[in-house]
Amino acid sequence: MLINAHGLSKKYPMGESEFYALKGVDFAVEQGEIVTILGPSGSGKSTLLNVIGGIERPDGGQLFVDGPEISAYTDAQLTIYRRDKIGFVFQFYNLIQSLTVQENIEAATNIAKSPLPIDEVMRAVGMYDKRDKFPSELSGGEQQRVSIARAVAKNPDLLLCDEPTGALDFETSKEILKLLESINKTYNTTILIITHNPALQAMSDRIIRVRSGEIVEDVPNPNKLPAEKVEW
Ligand SMILES: Nc1ncnc2c1ncn2[C@@H]1O[C@H](COP(=O)(O)OP(=O)(O)OP(=O)(O)O)[C@@H](O)[C@H]1O
Repeated sequence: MLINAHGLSKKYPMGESEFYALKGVDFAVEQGEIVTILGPSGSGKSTLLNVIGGIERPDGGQLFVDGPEISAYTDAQLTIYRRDKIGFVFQFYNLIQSLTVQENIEAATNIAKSPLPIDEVMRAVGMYDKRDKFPSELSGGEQQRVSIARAVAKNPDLLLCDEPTGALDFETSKEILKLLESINKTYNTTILIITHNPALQAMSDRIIRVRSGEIVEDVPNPNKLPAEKVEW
């Protein structure tokens, strides 16, 4: 079991009172799974991803990742955890505009514990020929490829994707989904994808549905399709 969560909660201050963005969720994710987390806006998807990724701290419950209890980590331990174990992919890429493709990826691998060879990863995402370009010279789909390369080159156990196709058209989205699928196969990377797009569940091993800070459904997908066949 890679992720094991028991009664995870997260609250934010709201005026005089508190608002629970996560209300004691339980779930587990196996090594190598692709898991899609679906739910309406404000349901707690990003909060859940941020807690798993060590960006936010839960206020209650326990979170175990690859053995240790992350929810008991100090800030310094969480920083090392994020650096060594987690790759993040965001909707709007978050690349450093003044760095080339290769330099953006190097910025992540320079501080990683056991990075993958940069050339291999740039080839894997189809960006080797454009390694000297700057983000402003790339399409949205290409920028997302670089952001995936940056996350994967660290050789993370867990790739956390927050609406990775949210800013892309259908064809480009499909290319990105195929790329995530091939990363999952090549490196056995566990991938969690949060999305509004129900089409992504077709290529997942497991689907988790979140509503008002609670998990309302957590089911395997016995009819998993290759990303190529995903339609929406
Ligand atoms: N830093 C914060 N301070 C206060 N409230 C917050 C904070 N972050 C999130 N929230 C609230 O927690 C709830 C869950 O937010 P979250 O971003 O996790 O939802 P989401 O499902 O990812 O939404 P979306 O699909 O719109 O991104 C929302 O009501 C949001 O306003």
